[in-house]
Amino acid sequence: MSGPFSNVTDTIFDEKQVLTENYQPEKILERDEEIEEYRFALQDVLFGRDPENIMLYGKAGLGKTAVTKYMMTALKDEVTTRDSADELTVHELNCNGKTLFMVVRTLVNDLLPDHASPFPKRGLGTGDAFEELYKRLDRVGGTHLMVFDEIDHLDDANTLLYEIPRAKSNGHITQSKIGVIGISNNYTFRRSLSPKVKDTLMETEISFSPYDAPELQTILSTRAARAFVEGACDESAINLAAAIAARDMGNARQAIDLLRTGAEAALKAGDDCVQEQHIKEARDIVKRGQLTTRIRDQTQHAQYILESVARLEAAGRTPARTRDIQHRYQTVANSWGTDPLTTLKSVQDHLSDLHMLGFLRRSEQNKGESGGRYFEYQSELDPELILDVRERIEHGDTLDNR
Ligand SMILES: Nc1ncnc2c1ncn2[C@@H]1O[C@H](COP(=O)(O)OP(=O)(O)OP(=O)(O)O)[C@@H](O)[C@H]1O
Repeated sequence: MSGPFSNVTDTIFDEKQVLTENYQPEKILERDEEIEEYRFALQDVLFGRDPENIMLYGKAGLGKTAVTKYMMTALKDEVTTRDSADELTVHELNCNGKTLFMVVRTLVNDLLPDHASPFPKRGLGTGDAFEELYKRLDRVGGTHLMVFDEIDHLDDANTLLYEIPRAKSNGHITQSKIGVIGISNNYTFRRSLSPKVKDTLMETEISFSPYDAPELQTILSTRAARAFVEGACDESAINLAAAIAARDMGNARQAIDLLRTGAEAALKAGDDCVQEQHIKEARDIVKRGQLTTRIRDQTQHAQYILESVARLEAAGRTPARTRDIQHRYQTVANSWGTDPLTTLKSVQDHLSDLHMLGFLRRSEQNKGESGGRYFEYQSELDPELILDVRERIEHGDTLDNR
């Protein structure tokens, strides 16, 4: 009997998972200098000395997490072969959305023996959690590296970065050694630390710079060799994905996303080779996904006003004055079953915000001596794209392809 899946074939993907976010590459490419700095900063661990603290800086998708995972695995392997090294425990935590208490509590729970009851969520304070952490560290002993990803998102990074690196000199631990590895997208993070922390946190800083197109090509080709069936991906497709991502932010995640989305587009179209046209399609899909997110982040009425400008633009009636936009907005709001805001001022405020956010272009007009000054607006983005995205948002269609 034939069912909906009986004719499914995949002539494109082989190991598709190598193009997904949670795949950890065994080999890190094009990051030799950063790896060298990292190795140097970590090597004390091999000799049973106190580890250095390390801060990694760099924008999204530049390999900070991938390189850190790679280095931690390599260090753990090496430690087992060296008599001079203490036993090594690596704690990895993402600080996004966490409080200091949650972070310290997680570390404590990490160090508890199997079946022990976890540190209570309520009733005790951060000071108690730190006390328990020090007790646990000394009981387990050895060297502990604590990796704090997105450390700039932590509500109280100052206390964490004061307490942990000083645990030994303040006499809180005697049987164990700790090193902190902080990862941040935000170069100004260090400046936000208190002088007390800056003075005492002796650390190595490693900064990750954007990948250029040839570097991204190398990363993509290596992934493609495993991800695709032989002959199912054109080199020109890889080069285009690398070029687009390099021109944007030099982000490897974006380059990999483009290649995967392009390959999915090829598969959907029934083509058996990923080519430039599929990457272009992927770029539009990704762009549309990002725009959907940006538009969805606006308030309901701001979205109606944006849609109104797009409708006027599609009808060739822009640049438009505030009053004309307000008229159109009243129709648009009603069409979505909502009462429009009534004052001209509220429409003006939304237009001004949308201009500041880069959705609208604004030009100032002077109408002779009597008419005074006024603004005209038009869309910064393709109006058809905005209308399409708006339609999808209203109909609950998700196209989040970030
Ligand atoms: N040099 C590289 N070699 C192989 N793969 C890489 C390299 N750099 C990045 N990648 C891949 O690109 C993606 C993004 O990298 P990663 O998560 O390490 O970036 P990040 O700098 O930590 O970014 P974020 O701050 O957004 O977390 C991952 O899938 C990773 O495996």
